[in-house]
Amino acid sequence: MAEAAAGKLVGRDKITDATAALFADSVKIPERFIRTNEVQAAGAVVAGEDEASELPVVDMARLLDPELSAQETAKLGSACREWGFFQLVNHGVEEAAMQQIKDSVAQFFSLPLEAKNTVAVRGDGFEGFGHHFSGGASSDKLDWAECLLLFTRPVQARNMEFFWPTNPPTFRHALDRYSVEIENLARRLLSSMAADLGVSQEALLGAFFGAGDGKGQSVSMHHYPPCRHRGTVVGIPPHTDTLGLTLLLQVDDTPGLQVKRGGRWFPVRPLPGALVVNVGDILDVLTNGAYASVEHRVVPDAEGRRVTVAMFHKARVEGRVAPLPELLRGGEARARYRSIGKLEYTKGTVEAVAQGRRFLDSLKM
Ligand SMILES: O=C(O)CCC(=O)C(=O)O
Ligand SMILES: [Fe+2]
Repeated sequence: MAEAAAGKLVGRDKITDATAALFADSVKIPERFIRTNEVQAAGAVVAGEDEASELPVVDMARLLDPELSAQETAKLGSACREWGFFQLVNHGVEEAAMQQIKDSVAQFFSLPLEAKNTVAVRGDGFEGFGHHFSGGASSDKLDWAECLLLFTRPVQARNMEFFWPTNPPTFRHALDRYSVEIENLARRLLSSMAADLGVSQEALLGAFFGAGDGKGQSVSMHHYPPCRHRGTVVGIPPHTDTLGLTLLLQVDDTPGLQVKRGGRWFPVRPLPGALVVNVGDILDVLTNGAYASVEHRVVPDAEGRRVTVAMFHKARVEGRVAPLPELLRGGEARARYRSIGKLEYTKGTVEAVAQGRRFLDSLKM
């Protein structure tokens, strides 16, 4: 879900003992978690094994190889245009950094509730351990998940005092290291995206990482416990990511993520060692609609827990959410989204999430 700042409109309560007990033993599901209609009404799940139903796979090593780069860049571009999602292999993230974040996050979620609640959400705040954002006024339902949300970059945005766990002891170091690795990988990917889009690297990378306020990286760590009544609960409801670029690490091989395409849900089969990358709303706007920010959801597994680490990157064009000027060629090309100030964007997004709307739709021209 990502964006949102503190806001009364959007629920994000502390996890209680009752919820924790329920997650540990899902024999009888209370009404607040039962969402069978939602799961079914949202569209059919594609069950086929054929290749056409698979998310595209992009190979970072090929993107960086001068001989293979052009072909792989085209593949990357088509994945971003048609699916808004792909699995990234040979991404070059240091193996040890990857293992350490996986272990640390898995250990955090295995702690007793009391320990996890030492970094619980506070008041109407955005960061910390707790439930997902729920649909505020429009729904009192809860997701079958627990989540730890933190700001990771810039480093000054980190709230070590209240929200960065010290248990397990490896956690802080692991997240710091992983956040650098992922930012570097995001830079490499965005360079290839710039080549595909025909814009300068300075323009696209500048929007994400150039000097200026309002940019940065945040992380949502999710734990979806198994639920033996699969199909009656929702791990995370259908949504698009409201920031720019998301890189998702699946700590275990448990499936659950589904991506919407042509009105149907395509389950993502985790490839060993791969990261899942997706286009968020801001990248959709930056590219003037060329890249698609696509709906996805998580349906918990009947047997295995699913733990994930989603890292989000914000982007701005001179403090605004707007199509890249290079793509509009000085007004020659039609803008498909109106430009909006960053604060207005954040506020609009929070309100829309609370009302179960998609803010991006209101920016379309
Ligand atoms: O946990 C997952 O597989 C997906 C998480 C997600 O969509 C999000 O954090 O926005
Ligand atoms: Fe998401």
